Amino acid sequence: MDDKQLLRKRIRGARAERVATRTAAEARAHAASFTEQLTRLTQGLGAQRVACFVSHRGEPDTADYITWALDHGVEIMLPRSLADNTLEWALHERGALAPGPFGIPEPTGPALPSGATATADLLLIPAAAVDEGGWRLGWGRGFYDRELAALGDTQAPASDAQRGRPRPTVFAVVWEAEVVGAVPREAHDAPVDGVVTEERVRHFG
Ligand SMILES: Nc1nc2c(c(=O)[nH]1)N(C=O)[C@@H](CNc1ccc(C(=O)N[C@@H](CCC(=O)O)C(=O)O)cc1)CN2
Ligand SMILES: Nc1ncnc2c1ncn2[C@@H]1O[C@H](COP(=O)(O)OP(=O)(O)OP(=O)(O)O)[C@@H](O)[C@H]1O
Repeated sequence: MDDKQLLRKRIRGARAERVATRTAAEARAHAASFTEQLTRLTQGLGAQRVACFVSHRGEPDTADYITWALDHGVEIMLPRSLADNTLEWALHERGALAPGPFGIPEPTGPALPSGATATADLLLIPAAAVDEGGWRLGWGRGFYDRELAALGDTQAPASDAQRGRPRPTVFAVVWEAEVVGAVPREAHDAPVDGVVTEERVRHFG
């Protein structure tokens, strides 16, 4: 196993342990903490359109945040995993979710045109770990590294959809224990602008 696989394994184990040992009240408190931090970030940025994810298996719980967003007129885009390890996106409508290829709930609505995340104000993305420099370790298929590479940078719009818009702000959502000193890094890894945990929102320089 390489360094990335070892760190993923450790984090997968810690998440499973948390799910197995916490009480229902603790799970509700964890969910409420993530909702509070995610809501604070969204309001702070004034984000009107957010690309998010539907949590599964020990991930930070985004369900109440997604409900809050719809209740407050914030559009939510959700991903569907494609066989070539890229994501397509659909606007979320309340209740319109069905399990995808990995058992993760996915939106059932029509796919948005490619490059859709460039039209979001904020991307909230899953991760296994994030380090103090903003480098992110994902779950090993490169879905989000490809997504962030397609977003490009502020200098050159990566797509027609992005032209004339600022690059969306990108935050990873992880447990506080998953913010580490340094994650193993490769050339294709894309950094994030910040990280949201159950305790706080950090913006990286
Ligand atoms: N809630 C949620 N939705 C998400 C993601 C996520 O991390 N969380 N994704 C984030 O990418 C995408 C799905 N990505 C996945 C990435 C890896 C594996 C997986 O089975 N990984 C293996 C190890 C790697 C491999 O098999 O090549 C494993 O964990 O055992 C599954 C889904 C899109 N939607
Ligand atoms: N921009 C990219 N274009 C093409 N292939 C890529 C790109 N980014 C990553 N990959 C490939 O995806 C695979 C997984 O990469 P890596 O282990 O860094 O994923 P990860 O960061 O854990 O996952 P994710 O990006 O989904 O969070 C590798 O084979 C890598 O070469």
